[in-house]
Amino acid sequence: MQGLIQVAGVIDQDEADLICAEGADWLGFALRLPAKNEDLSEAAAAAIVAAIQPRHRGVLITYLTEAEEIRQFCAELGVTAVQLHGDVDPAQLRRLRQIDPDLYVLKSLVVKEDNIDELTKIVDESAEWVDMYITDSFNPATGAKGATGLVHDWSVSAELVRVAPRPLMLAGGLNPDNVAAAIAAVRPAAVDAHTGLEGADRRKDRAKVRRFVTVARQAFADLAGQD
Ligand SMILES: O=C(O)c1ccccc1NCC(=O)[C@H](O)[C@H](O)COP(=O)(O)O
Repeated sequence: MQGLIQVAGVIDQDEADLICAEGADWLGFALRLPAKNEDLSEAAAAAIVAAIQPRHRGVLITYLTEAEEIRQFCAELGVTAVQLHGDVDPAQLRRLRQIDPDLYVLKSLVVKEDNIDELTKIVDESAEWVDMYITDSFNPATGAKGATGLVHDWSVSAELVRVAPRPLMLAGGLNPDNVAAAIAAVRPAAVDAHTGLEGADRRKDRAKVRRFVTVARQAFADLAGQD
């Protein structure tokens, strides 16, 4: 899992093809969000997931919190990984592992001002049923917890990398210009980007995705060379 690159917010087949062709590993599909502002239909997402080659993986990004509903929706979409962005009770994570042991579970840790203790507690209470954490940014102006385009205090993510018994994906405002510094500062297992890879038309920009993947791969290789 070390050195994994996810690109989130896939909106159609062309974008999925672009992301795979430019060498990212995982593709994130944001569905069943609180604001119901999905970029694509569930049927369209399922069709794209079905066409993803095994070297890549489709990941459901969602605010669902109930284990049965999460399992059911993952099955409908055909995904083998889910990124849970809502406030999921640890009991639901345990239940999800029981009913779908092969589902790869990422749990978000949303970094706010001074909430490292709260995030550490979430890790302590959930790690048994989580495969990877994803730190992401909070936008206090809108209340958004994802796709904010904002970076957070990377020292918080770096501390979570040190204390969490699971690998960590870093997200929040990453782009081709800052991803190398982010990887060096945080030493995550994985990185994720969404809005920082879009052009003015709010679609993924091929040159940005290419440079993000190239720069991130080099930064991960530099990290490995230090160990
Ligand atoms: O991708 C979304 O639309 C989304 C919506 C609501 C919550 C989370 C969401 N995505 C989670 C991600 O993995 C994003 O890529 C992550 O928040 C980073 O986004 P950005 O800061 O725009 O790079």
